[in-house]
Amino acid sequence: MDPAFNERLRAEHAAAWTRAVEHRFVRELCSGRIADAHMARYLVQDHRFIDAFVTLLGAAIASADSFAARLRLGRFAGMVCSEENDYFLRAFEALGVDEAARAAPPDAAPTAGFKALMREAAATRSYAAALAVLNVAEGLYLDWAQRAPRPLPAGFVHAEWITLHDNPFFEDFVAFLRRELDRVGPAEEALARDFFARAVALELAFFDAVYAEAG
Ligand SMILES: Cc1ncc(CN)c(N)n1
Repeated sequence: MDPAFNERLRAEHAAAWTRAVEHRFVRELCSGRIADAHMARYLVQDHRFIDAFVTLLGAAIASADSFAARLRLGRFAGMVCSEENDYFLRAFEALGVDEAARAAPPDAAPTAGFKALMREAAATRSYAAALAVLNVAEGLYLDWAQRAPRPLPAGFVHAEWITLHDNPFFEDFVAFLRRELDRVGPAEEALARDFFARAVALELAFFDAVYAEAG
């Protein structure tokens, strides 16, 4: 157990982490001024991220070393597969993104990279590797969502994406992920550090890709 392990990893990547949580995408989302085309592009890619993310949660459930952790991860996976997935479907409808428009765009490079990283972390069968990626994916989202100015934007597409990442259940889950990484990460330090580093770079690239020229 090293109570500073996850904080140290975050500090090592503070520059990229901060650029991500202060990204143009986050600012425009939180003000409600993001163009529908940008929001739709993000959500189409992110729905594919969620598919691989559920795989990673499954791997974390399978590799966790306690029943208590498995229950916690399982409850969270339940939320992602129900409320969060429902949000995507409602948002696609509100933005006029039909099945064909969801299927047409290829994976952006950061989407493909993230899917590969999550598959790789799952294939290690290491709880520490899964936790390293989960700590970035959920910790970074909690961080930007908690900074969102109030009142939240009026439209549910914007407001709900923020509240899905800033609510007591989610905050509690991120605290659990941090404790778990502090507990099991130090024994597999190099592995955890590598997955953590690559995940932070991909989070930043994922937001950048919203504004990249199509082509
Ligand atoms: C790319 C990415 N990273 C993290 C999250 C938060 N689950 C997300 N929805 N998308």
